[in-house]
Amino acid sequence: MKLLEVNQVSKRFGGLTANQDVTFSVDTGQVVGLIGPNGAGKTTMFNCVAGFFAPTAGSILLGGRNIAGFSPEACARAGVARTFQIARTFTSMTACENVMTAAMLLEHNVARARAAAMQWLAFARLERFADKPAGSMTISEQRRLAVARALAIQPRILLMDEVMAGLNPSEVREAVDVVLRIRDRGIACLIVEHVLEGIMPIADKIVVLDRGVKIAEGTPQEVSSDPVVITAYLGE
Ligand SMILES: Nc1ncnc2c1ncn2[C@@H]1O[C@H](COP(=O)(O)OP(=O)(O)OP(=O)(O)O)[C@@H](O)[C@H]1O
Repeated sequence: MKLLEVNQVSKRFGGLTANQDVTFSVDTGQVVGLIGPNGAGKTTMFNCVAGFFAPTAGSILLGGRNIAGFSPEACARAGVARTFQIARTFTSMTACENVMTAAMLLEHNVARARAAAMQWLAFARLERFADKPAGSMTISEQRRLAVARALAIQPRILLMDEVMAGLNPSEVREAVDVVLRIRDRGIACLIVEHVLEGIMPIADKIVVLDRGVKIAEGTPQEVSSDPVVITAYLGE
């Protein structure tokens, strides 16, 4: 069943077209990778889906309801959660408090919000940091903390922006493991990723953007052997 439908979405900044007539969909519980060279328009598309930008044209349906132009808060309440390229954790707050900031969107009782936050910390294998400041955690751990915080709003889809960038191979494996367990819970994942060896083995589908336009869509095998995609990556 289609959960997210991006239809003919364009986003212009003055004379610059960051996204042009982009169409793709994400099914319930699917892992979809959004890839493309630098400046392809991946983050702009994320920002449109998560309510940080209103698209210049097109519609974005979540469960059949058009959320294009919604505020980030309204998108979050509709079921869209996101993480950022740089994990924006609150470094002086504890890991548990970080997740509670999101849990309290749904649960106003502090004790119950704390209990929910602890469950998401455990899910991200970060319980040991519950009472430690987020600033004391490694980059990899802070990225997982940002994922735990995003999950605490109980989204239908999680948008992850480069969760694997700069990680060592064992940290990439941990990040992949978290994505697979999110999918096992029936939550869809739309992932912008430069680390192709991280995303290719786990994605059900890959959407490729180049210079704002969708140039390919298909299984990881299909897109990685597509001459148009190879040319875009090699810059020929
Ligand atoms: N707020 C903005 N105002 C003006 N131009 C912008 C804005 N955000 C992005 N752009 C431009 O839109 C284009 C697409 O940028 P975007 O960040 O979406 O690409 P990307 O595929 O995420 O790139 P990268 O892989 O380098 O993060 C770029 O030319 C960028 O300079």
